[in-house]
Amino acid sequence: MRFTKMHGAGNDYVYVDCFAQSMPDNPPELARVISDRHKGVGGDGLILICPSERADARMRMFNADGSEAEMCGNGIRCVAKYVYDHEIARKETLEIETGAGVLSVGVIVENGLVEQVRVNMGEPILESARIPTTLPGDPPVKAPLEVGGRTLDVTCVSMGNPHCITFVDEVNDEWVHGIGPQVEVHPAFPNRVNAEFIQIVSPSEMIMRVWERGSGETQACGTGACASAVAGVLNGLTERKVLCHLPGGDLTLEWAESGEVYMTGPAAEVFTGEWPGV
Ligand SMILES: N[C@@H](CCC[C@H](N)C(=O)O)C(=O)O
Repeated sequence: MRFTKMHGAGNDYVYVDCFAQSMPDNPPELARVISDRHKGVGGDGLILICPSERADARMRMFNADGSEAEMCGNGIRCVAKYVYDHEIARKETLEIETGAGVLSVGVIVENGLVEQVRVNMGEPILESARIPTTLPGDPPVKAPLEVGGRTLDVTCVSMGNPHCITFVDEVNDEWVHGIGPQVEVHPAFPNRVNAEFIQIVSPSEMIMRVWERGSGETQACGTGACASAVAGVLNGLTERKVLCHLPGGDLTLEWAESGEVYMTGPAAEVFTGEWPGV
């Protein structure tokens, strides 16, 4: 099986072109073994680029533990780059089918190759109402979440996949590695959740680290950055357009007055290879 290693702001996946070859038999198992950074190719998971009846391509995304997620923001930018650069569809606005619907993706091309990608991520779904809350508001912006003997004030936003956002004074390992794994499996989230920790720098800038459902800490999470930008606005902390600094790079997010969230960021191809296991 041929594969391509790609990343978006350091969030790295193994991509398989299912236009050129058949689908792997068991994607969850393949995701587990191929993502292993010591015994596999290494990555945050596996992404299949498949034909679609409704769009230019369909993305299927599997975390490093084999679980399938509805959406991947950094992944969809890389899928768009692959589809354009490899001439599956040479269009500057691509339609990509995901578990969160068909999304419209604009590519920014330099010297014939996609460098940056702007994605219409659709409208966020505000989920805090699912957690018992004592705070007023409809829907509630913040909800208390008991984790490891302390109460976090969290804002929950879905971008097709679920995110639980906590604003902190300083983003550090204690939050990401100490609290993140406990938030991921908290009983309030029967399908588990991605846990974002956000430090506000200014109304137009924030720092984010994430503990991802099914993959642990990653260098960036596109859907998480979008959800956090929405949470920043809802909590009166940020403007509708914000620059998000992540360990692997920067993403620009804009929650437009129309209600849709736009994400702009890089996409890069790193190397290609042949996986003998399939
Ligand atoms: N890193 C991704 C999100 C990947 C899926 C996530 N771990 C989940 O299970 O929902 C992104 O860039 O959005």
